Amino acid sequence: MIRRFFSYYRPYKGLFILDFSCAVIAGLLELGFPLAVNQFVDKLLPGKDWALIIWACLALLAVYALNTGLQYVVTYWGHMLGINIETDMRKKMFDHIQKLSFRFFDNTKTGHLMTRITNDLNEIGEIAHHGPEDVFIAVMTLVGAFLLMVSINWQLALLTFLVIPLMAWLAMHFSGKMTRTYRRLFGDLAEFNSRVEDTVGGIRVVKAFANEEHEKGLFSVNNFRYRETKLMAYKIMAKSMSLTYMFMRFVSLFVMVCGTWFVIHGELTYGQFVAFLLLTNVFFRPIEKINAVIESYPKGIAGFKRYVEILDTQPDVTDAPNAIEVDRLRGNIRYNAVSFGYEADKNIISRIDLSISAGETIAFVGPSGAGKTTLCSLLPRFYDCTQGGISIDGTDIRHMTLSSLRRQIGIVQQDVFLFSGSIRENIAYGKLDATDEQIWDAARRAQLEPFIRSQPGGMDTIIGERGVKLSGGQKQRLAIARMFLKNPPILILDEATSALDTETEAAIQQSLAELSQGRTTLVIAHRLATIKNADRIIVVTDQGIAEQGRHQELVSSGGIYSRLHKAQFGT
Ligand SMILES: Nc1ncnc2c1ncn2[C@@H]1O[C@H](COP(=O)(O)OP(=O)(O)OP(=O)(O)O)[C@@H](O)[C@H]1O
Repeated sequence: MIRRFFSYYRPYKGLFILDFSCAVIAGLLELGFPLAVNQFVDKLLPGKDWALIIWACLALLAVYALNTGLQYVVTYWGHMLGINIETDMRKKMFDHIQKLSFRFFDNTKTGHLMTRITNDLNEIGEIAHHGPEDVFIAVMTLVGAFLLMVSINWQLALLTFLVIPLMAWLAMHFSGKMTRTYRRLFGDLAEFNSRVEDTVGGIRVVKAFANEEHEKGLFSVNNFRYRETKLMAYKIMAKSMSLTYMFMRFVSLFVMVCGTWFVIHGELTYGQFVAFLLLTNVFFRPIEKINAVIESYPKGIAGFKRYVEILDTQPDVTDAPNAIEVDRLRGNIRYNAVSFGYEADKNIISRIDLSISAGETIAFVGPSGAGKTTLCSLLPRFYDCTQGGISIDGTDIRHMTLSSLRRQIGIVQQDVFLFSGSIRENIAYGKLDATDEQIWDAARRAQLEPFIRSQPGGMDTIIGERGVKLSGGQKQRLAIARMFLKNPPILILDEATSALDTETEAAIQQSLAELSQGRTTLVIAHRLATIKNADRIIVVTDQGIAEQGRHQELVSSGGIYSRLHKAQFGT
């Protein structure tokens, strides 16, 4: 874990060396100050040589000025080092999340991921900056102060050193407890964020069911649990800090009493006594620093462990080592004895064989939950089949790179997802480098132009989170426009026109028919009226493919399709 943590310093070696050296020099200067006081009291004061005293003061002033500069570097550049590392970690995590497969997202709450990428890494920057530096300087200052104390009076020095084993015991005792508590705290915070995300995301459902009180109750439970864990962390911190304070003050008092005894018996000069007391403070300061590191360390390490958990999660759908980048495919699709299940021991699809010719329009119909959507989501490799394989134009899709495969396939989903932004940005998502003209053309073909022109902001109208300011039909048309722009050889239309009124639907059907020209199109539909003209209709049940043929053939065959047809049209 520690080696992994330090690997993030690699790109910032220069910054680290600068910050570290400045911090070490500043630490050494701090150490020298009590010695200067010792000389001042024992040598300069009795000599009463004002010129020398002024020179000494000027020298001290120069040292202070140097120290001020060093402090600036340590505070600014040192924190820059920490922030750079924190930023790199966030980037690495975000990049990794982009690589993870659908299965991961199926089982992970958005709020949990948000917490990991935001809150959990908050302390890392501080640890990255202060951790190694503070510990090194603290140890250096401790050893330096101890040696100087020994040079003044070894008996007193040994008494002061008594505090070290006590502190080490305290640190060990509390740091494990703190790490565990912070891990729990981050878990609670993730739950808490998920709750907020769920309630705010589903606020329309909450209000429609008038379930605000129920949501408040659930929120309070999470809120209270978070409070309890946080209080537990503070309790541990309070115990650790007060015990440290007590031990340090106790030893300090002891040193003062013993030091007075040594002065009275002539074994210590006044100057040495003052220097010793100052050194005691120098000696205690690093202990306080180490204590501070010990306090923030569990937070950082708990966050880092949760971060590493995500980085260690491997995507289950990846590019094969020798995967090829495919250019525009023609779209001959073949499902070859394909089986798949979301859970290991439960197949949703079993040994499906299916050939689709380039340019053909295939419609999947069948009872809800039979696996129509699942069958289609195996094509862009959202999931990999557990047995069998799928090929396009004779090449197994697992031998193509994921990005080049997915560029070939356009999907308009049942539940359209739009990004909060403008209409333009959402359409252009289909082709990030699209020109204005291409975007307008796509909008026109998706029958979206009149709506866009009627908006005061035109193409730049902001559509709200997930397109909340648009009607269901407008959202659907926007998603279709995106597809016109992407212009893939293979299309998957999952109830693409379900949210449109009859008139617009007819218009869009026309546009889709135009878009389908020369492309392989897989339509998942429940309303049979929309697929009458499909080249082939495939009836999927949980037993597999039950029937296939053209609309008229299936209606007259008296099978499942004809029953569905009767149920929908009554004839
Ligand atoms: N991500 C998932 N994780 C686990 N099970 C899933 C997942 N998605 C779907 N399922 C299950 O797989 C089965 C098939 O679902 P699928 O969405 O493919 O059916 P469908 O035929 O398209 O249904 P509908 O017509 O209602 O959309 C269902 O029993 C469903 O509960």
